[in-house]
Amino acid sequence: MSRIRVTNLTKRFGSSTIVDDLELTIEEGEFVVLLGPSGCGKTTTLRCLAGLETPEGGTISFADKVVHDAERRVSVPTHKRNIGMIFQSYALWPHMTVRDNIAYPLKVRRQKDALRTGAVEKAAGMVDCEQLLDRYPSQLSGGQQQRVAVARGLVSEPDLVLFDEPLSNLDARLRDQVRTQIHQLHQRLGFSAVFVTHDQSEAFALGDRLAIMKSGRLEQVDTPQQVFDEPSSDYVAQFIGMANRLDLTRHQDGWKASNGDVVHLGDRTPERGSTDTVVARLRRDDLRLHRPDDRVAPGTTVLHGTLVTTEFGGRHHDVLVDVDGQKLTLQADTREHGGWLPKAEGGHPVVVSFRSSDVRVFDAEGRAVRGASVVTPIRATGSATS
Ligand SMILES: Nc1ncnc2c1ncn2[C@@H]1O[C@H](COP(=O)(O)OP(=O)(O)OP(=O)(O)O)[C@@H](O)[C@H]1O
Repeated sequence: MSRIRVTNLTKRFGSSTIVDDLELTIEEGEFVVLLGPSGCGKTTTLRCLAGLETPEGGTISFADKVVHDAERRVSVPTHKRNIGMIFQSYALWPHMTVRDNIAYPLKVRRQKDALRTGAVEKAAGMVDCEQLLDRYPSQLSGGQQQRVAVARGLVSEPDLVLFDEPLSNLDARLRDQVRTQIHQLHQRLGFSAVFVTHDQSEAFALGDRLAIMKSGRLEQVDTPQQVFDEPSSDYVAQFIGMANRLDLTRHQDGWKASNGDVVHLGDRTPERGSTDTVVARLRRDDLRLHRPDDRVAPGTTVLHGTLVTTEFGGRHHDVLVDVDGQKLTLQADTREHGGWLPKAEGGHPVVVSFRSSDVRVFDAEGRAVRGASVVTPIRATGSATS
């Protein structure tokens, strides 16, 4: 295992720059999740690390060994990089048994000792597949195939394990199972990893650090808790589930939504003279629903709107509220609202409240605002604790 360092990585396809001057360090044993929407360049970045793409610019080094340097025309081929790869499509060899699939990386690297001393059986055991060793991939379920692929990715104790959306083809239950298994294996074995996904819950669950990608660049690199608490931009906030957006304007008597309701921004209130319009973001579970005559705790913001739709979800109702054209989504507790909410029709007047401590505020350029400061801690290198 070793520290992986990526500097100024640039990859173009034709005239399009897909990975744009990217900087990232993966500490020894660190699990970094590359998170971003479809097409932002996650897989291309992973393929550059693997040596499956040739970047036009930048360097990649594994510990002291430079495996790619565009300027010096150094490019170590994939099979000499000591990486493990686990793909969305499993990519098992269909004509080989599970045993031969798992053994494949050891054979390619001529690791005869590992083959002799039971590394294949040990890797299969780590993912509960010992009893499947003589089967072919077509005789396995999707979850079993992916577990075999994980065993194959780890068997040679690689410097870096690359995961390209490995859970996407699995149904919800299996996805959770395999995710937990990957998490436990990482805790036990301590391999360095880059895991590509567009699923924020996977990213939060697995990552030591998250690297959030936008158009080939890293927008924020931080621990899951820090990304959750302090998204550095409106783009990140939206991507990690702050689905509710309110456009606010500065007035003499405070920041107001377009319907004239005053919104309390607490210690995120922008300084005088800094900006006159901001975007406030909130999660669904930051918002509470009330009827117009309900009492609301002092100090909370109240927004007057109308009901658009409600959908029964068991313990809660999914509710969509219109506040002067801006749609807010929230979950209303069935035990609190089950009496009146299912009978209320679209257009019914309602009130939504939230605490100022839950609001995140972004300026016109989308940068996080926290009182006097604009927060732009894009920490692309170094460990979470450094
Ligand atoms: N070999 C290629 N030739 C030309 N364009 C490519 C090639 N590979 C990828 N691209 C383009 O690069 C962009 C980024 O693709 P990439 O697969 O890296 O995105 P991604 O973030 O992993 O997306 P997804 O989550 O959908 O897999 C896309 O617009 C894609 O069409």
